[in-house]
Amino acid sequence: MSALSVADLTVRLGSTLAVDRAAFSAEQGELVAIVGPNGAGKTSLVRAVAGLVHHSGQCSLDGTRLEELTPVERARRIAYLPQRADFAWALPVRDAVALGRLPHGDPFGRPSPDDATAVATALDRLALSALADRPVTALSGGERARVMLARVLATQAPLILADEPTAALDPAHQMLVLDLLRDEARAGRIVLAVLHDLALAARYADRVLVIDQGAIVADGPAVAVLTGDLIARVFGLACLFVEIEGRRVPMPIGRI
Ligand SMILES: Nc1ncnc2c1ncn2[C@@H]1O[C@H](COP(=O)(O)OP(=O)(O)OP(=O)(O)O)[C@@H](O)[C@H]1O
Repeated sequence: MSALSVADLTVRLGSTLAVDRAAFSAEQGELVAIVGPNGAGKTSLVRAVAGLVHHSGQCSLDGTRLEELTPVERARRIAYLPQRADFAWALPVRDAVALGRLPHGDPFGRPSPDDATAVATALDRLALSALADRPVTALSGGERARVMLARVLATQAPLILADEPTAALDPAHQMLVLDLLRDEARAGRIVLAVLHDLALAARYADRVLVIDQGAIVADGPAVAVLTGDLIARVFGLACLFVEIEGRRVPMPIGRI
């Protein structure tokens, strides 16, 4: 069973303590939402696990220290979706998604049948097949965000780190993407997703981590974590709760 274990993770950015001794674990099959106010340290935490920012502490996947892997080994194990969906080159959508396959083969070689299948499947799952030949620079912001996520899915890595995967998307595509991420978890991956929408976190996540001022202040099932008290204390929001598909879902109704 694959498992991510994070211990004593600390990130300093200049004079800011962005993440303060974070510790948590996640298991194969879990979709874990990371929530917290702006500046709380969510991106820093995810980037540290991805090995993209200097940190102290340990991150291990299946007992292997991620810090000790080569960049290619790490890229095979971790698929990272950054917060911003920017492409510098006018690559066709299909080729942009195929970048997710780079860790699996010779970057200058021909794509293998597995590569072609992974790319076609990812395009289809993100409803991008009709746009496959379009340059990524000629897409809307939400379409580009879906291309970035298709690239992540094409990687077929056991750990997916998605920083605000729904930020640029309309409500239907937000649900499509969370359905996909939950399916990825159910297929045996570990998925960590930074989300701002507490209702989506409550509906989709198996577990919710709450970060406030660099520290993990709550970790558990959404129903136990996303209480009216916690949301008031951490986010300064009053909520109504509605039940959807058996889950207690917070609906923010105003600032406190
Ligand atoms: N390059 C940097 N240099 C110094 N401080 C930084 C840098 N990047 C981020 N910070 C600070 O680190 C803290 C954590 O930032 P981070 O981006 O991890 O927060 P976040 O929870 O992802 O926020 P948001 O919801 O706004 O994306 C913030 O106080 C931020 O101002």
